[in-house]
Amino acid sequence: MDNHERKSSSSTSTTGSLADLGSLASLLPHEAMLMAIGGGAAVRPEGVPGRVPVEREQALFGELHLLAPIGYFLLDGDSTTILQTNLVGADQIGIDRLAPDRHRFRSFVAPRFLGDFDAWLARVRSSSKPLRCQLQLTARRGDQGIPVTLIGHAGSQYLSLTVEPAEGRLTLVEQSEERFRRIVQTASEGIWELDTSARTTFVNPRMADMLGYRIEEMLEQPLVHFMDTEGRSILERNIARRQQGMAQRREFKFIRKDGAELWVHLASNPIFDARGNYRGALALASDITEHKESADLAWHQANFDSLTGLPNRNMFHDRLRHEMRKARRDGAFLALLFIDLDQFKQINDSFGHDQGDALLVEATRRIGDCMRASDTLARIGGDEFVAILPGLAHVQDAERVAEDVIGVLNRPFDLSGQQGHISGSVGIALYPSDAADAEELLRHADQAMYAAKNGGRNRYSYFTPDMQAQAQQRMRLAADLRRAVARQEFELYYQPIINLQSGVIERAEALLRWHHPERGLLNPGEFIAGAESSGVLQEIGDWAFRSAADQVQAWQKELGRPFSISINQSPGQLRTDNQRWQGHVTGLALPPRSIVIDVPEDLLNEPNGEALAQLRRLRAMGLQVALDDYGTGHAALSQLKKSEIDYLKIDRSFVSGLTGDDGDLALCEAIIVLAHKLGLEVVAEGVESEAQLGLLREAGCDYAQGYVYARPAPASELLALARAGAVPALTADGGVGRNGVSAA
Ligand SMILES: Nc1nc2c(ncn2[C@@H]2O[C@H](COP(=O)(O)OP(=O)(O)OP(=O)(O)O)[C@@H](O)[C@H]2O)c(=O)[nH]1
Repeated sequence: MDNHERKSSSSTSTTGSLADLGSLASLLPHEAMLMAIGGGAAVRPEGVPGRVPVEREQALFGELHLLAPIGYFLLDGDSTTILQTNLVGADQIGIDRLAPDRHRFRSFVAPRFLGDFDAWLARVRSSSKPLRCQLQLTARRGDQGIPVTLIGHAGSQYLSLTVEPAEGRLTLVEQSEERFRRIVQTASEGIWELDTSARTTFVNPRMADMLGYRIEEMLEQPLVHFMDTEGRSILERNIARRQQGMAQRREFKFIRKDGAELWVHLASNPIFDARGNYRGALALASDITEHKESADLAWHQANFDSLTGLPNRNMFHDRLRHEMRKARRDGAFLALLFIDLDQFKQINDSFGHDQGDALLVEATRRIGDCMRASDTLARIGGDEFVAILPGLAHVQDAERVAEDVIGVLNRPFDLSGQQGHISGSVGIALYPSDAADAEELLRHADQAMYAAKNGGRNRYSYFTPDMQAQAQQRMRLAADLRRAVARQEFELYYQPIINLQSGVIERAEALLRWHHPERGLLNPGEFIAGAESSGVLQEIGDWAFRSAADQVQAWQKELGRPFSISINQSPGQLRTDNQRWQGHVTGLALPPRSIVIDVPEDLLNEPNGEALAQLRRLRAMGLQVALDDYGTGHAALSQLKKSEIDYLKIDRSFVSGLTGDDGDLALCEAIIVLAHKLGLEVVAEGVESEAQLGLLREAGCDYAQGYVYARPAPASELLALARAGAVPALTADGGVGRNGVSAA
């Protein structure tokens, strides 16, 4: 056994070059060859530290015996009945390998050598070592004997025998090689051999044919040459695994020479040399393109709606569960929109089913346009669609999508030259607040959609009453704001800003007020967020800017001296394109520095700097910039230096603590010194007492505004104050009336 194993295993360790099937193929009988390349046998030489388990190793040796180019026999120790033999052995004596036990080995010994054989056998039986003997075997009675060398080794019951032709060994190898060449050339499977860099060293005609190349065109080409990008990345991982000695079986997509896809099932095996070094891989490829295409088609049919191409209910459920898992993991929330077309039946009835279909397709396109790439839109019934909106920052984002969907469905549909009109009802349910699982979430979104239908259709509805109430409030506010713009219900109030050295009003801050028909006069805090979420803010912002600019020009004329105005801008307002203001300022022939844009401190920290870029553009137009509520945000000092700022406005919270808190005084002094060093002027906000004024003046503050001088008031009142010249401070409690400014 030892001899066999050593011979077999070393002779079957392939060298990696199969360009002419010279090494592996020439050594392996066809049956075993197919087992090796198709069956995942990594042919690893003896002595290589094993990843191959013991049972597998035994199986491998079994295969090696089977493949060995010498005869191998296992005999009954007494009778010499043949219990097992390999392919070459069966060939040598002309028996059926699978039914060897009908024969005794002794009957194949040429008669004139029987004496030698028996004597040698007796010695083998009593020896612990393998023993040799030269004699001749005859396959059939009357055949000429073939000279062979027998090597026999006795075990406890059995006797193992190798039969090596004394001459003609080469012929056997050649026969074996020829047999393989035939198999490989005519195989209906593709055979592909690669070297260590995954370059093609051999392909059989079938493999070349599958890919539409000639064999010569494929040789030397790397495997990736026949793949697309996706395949390449899978392959790179695979090659790494193969180098670790792992057999691989998987489906691969190749690209044929004519550009068509070729799907193959590839069973690939690493090849190692006698020292255990990786030398490449041998792969067996079966064309599964047809099967794949029909499987893909079946999968597509099972998961997608054939009319619209959208995911169907099946796929929708998968995606919803996936997105819900993700939301749970990320601690995020998602919204599910249930969209049902209103009175769609009438379209079918009036225009016919085909036109109904056309409308569904167009509705799909329009609804899809309202979604982000990360959203999923699915059709789960006749005129029922659902949209999964993951990763939302605000509930209002879902609401906005619902509004957009309703909006696009309201537009007329062209149905072969005629106009069709429909609308949509949308139900919104949120995860995790409205449901624990996917089924419940869908049910709740469906119920919300019915609430929208019952509410009169062409609208959206939330699942929970609270959310619904809040949404209705937001909707009311948005509608009110739109109406307010049209009806000019906004007014700018002005609070004077006084030069602390001269006591003269040099500037004023414009503050937006809304004369709400029912709720009275509203401050910005009560409606700006609503204006931003309902998209009215830009319109209001534009109006405020123009009004303030008009106003300051009028005052400059009236007063006959420079006067400037501060206008508050939120980052949201600044992000919109404000280049159009330039035309207005130029049209007024107003010195641009008469307008100061007040921006919150945190704007300087915006990561993408979009609003900051807009701010720079405004400054380039000649407008000035003030950093509002300074000290409450997180602007780094370095940002202050870099940013193009003209004024710092000290937040009222520091000013109010000035008289009682040494820390606040120190802070105000520090801000003033810092600002002056950076070439900025300082405005103190919310000054309410003469004591605060005194300290600010002493600290070198440039400007002040606050109740100590005047509350925000309509434009006419500010003009009266400005005309009066130096403004005296009011009483310490900030009482009003001395200078005629009424509380606003
Ligand atoms: N053209 C067309 N019609 C379909 C398809 N699938 C379902 N329908 C029709 O769509 C209509 C759906 O009607 P419903 O949702 O019950 O009612 P509706 O007319 O939309 O009225 P409301 O939903 O109550 O506003 C039915 O008339 C179905 O026959 C389809 O694939 N193509």
